[in-house]
Amino acid sequence: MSSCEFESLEKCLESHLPEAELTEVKHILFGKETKKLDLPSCALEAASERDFELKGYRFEAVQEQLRQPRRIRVGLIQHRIVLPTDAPILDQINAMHTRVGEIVEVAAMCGVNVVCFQETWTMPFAFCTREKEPWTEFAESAEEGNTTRFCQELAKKYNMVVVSPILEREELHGTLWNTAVVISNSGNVLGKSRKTHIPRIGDFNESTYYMEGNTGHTVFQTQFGKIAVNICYGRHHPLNWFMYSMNGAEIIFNPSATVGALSEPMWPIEARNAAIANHCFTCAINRVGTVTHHDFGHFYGSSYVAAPDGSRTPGLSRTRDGLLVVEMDLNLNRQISDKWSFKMTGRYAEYAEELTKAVRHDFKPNIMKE
Ligand SMILES: NC(=O)NCCC(=O)O
Repeated sequence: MSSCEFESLEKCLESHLPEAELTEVKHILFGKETKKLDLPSCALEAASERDFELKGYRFEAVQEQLRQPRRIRVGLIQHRIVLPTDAPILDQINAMHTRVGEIVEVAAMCGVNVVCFQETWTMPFAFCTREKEPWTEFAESAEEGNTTRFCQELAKKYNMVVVSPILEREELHGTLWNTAVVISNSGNVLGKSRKTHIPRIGDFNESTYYMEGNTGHTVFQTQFGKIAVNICYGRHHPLNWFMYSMNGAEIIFNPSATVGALSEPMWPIEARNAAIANHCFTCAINRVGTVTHHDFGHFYGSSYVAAPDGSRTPGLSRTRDGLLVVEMDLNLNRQISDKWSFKMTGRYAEYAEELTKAVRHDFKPNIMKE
């Protein structure tokens, strides 16, 4: 069996392990069990008709005396490209809108409040080719582009916050960026968050296409909680997650595009560790499919959500389009912070002082020698 035919770790364990061992293995691998969500039958039927995987899980928190639960639902969407990469650009974008639109409709049936799509969701992952044309034509204005207009309609129609990661073209200076547009459930553009770190690994030749983000570590206050977006390669940088958390993020989305041979062993760890270290929820989303115009590898999906107590949902499929619906009580963040106190015990002033010295060209490492 080739790597791109392997459906998921969870399915493999379920089909090969006896029940009792399976429970123990899952506990060790995934932490406290996430309960399955009862999803409406109309949603399950629609997902099956539209040929995508639909999974739902719930993270619980203790009922407090002074605060009401803050239960919300997030939706993570992973998908392959719809049309071949040599189809006309506008047809490719429109086909992707149609596909994601039909998945968002199901997210609405499941009561999703905040939905996030994968990195540069309207386009094939073309940066690996090194060709500029026609791929730069997929870039759009974050505020005025067709994709943002499309998402604004979805947001209003379904009363849903939409996080839409696109290739952004800023017309004024002709600059391209890798940007997540955050659209409020009112339909207004709340703002945008540009990818902080650009990969310099293998065929991820992204630095020739767009610039390092300049929007800092913005957090968006939505009706359903404070959210932030750490795009793809930023997940390898613990300080990047940390800065979103320092600005108050309760949920950090990580829309990604990454392939198996490169990053799969790291995938289940990085966003999960960020949830633990920062007392917040993290949502890791990866596309599926194989880019055929370039020998690049298989995008392995496996989108999942991690909670501050170290537990996580099972991943979506490695091969199929999918929607992961996750209910979370945001009160869990403070409950875990009170228990473990990582943020409270962090020696930030000390780190800041040492870091300020460490980034200087004349820095002398603090090493004792005999
Ligand atoms: N899109 C992107 O940044 N990919 C880089 C590879 C990775 O971070 O796994």
